[in-house]
Amino acid sequence: MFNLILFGPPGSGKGTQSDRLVEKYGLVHLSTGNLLRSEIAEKTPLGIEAKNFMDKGQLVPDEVVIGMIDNCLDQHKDAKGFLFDGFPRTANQAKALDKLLQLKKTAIHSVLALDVSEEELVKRLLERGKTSGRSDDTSEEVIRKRFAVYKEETAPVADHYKAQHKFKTVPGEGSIDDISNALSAQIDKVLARQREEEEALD
Ligand SMILES: Nc1ncnc2c1ncn2[C@@H]1O[C@H](COP(=O)(O)OP(=O)(O)O)[C@@H](O)[C@H]1O
Ligand SMILES: [Mg+2]
Repeated sequence: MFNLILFGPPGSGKGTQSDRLVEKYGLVHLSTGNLLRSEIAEKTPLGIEAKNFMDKGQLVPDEVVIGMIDNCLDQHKDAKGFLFDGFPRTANQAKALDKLLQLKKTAIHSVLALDVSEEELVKRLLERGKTSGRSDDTSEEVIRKRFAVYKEETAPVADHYKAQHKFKTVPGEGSIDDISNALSAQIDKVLARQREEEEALD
């Protein structure tokens, strides 16, 4: 199995790059943002609760997103691997994910972080807000709030994986192709190491 976290602030290109990487590596794309937005669109009880947080730029409570991830892992028992996009967003979620994966006899193999300046992020999000229909992308105030939450609650997730020597930063500005290539190069390295380790066990 190969489990990857694509990490980075709102607007850093996680969704854009995930679409390419899941295709190339045959991974299941697990985007908590997309899952929550479809719950909201279907007006489920979970969606109605989540919307209150998301519209204000706040995080949805840990237990809600962890429950969603647990369900998804169960629904894809024979997956080659998962690409986590927008999750984990708190250190608590990172610990919960480690436990869930451990129960399934697997782990996170790589965390790749997209590095983009805040100026560029705001520009991209306001641009995305024109067409995405995402209520959290249209107000600069809500966007700033999301950055504050990112720095406060999500940035510590990086330390969690740095301590496990799984964390790598990749430049997130420039052409989408160049960024995909940089991400793929990192993934290929980790996969090659994984293969070597497996061969050593044979
Ligand atoms: N390399 C890039 N250069 C310019 N714009 C980009 C790039 N990657 C993504 N975008 C745009 O930035 C916005 C945010 O990208 P997205 O993939 O939705 O980010 P995230 O999922 O991290 O919030 C989108 O409108 C997307 O089209
Ligand atoms: Mg996204």
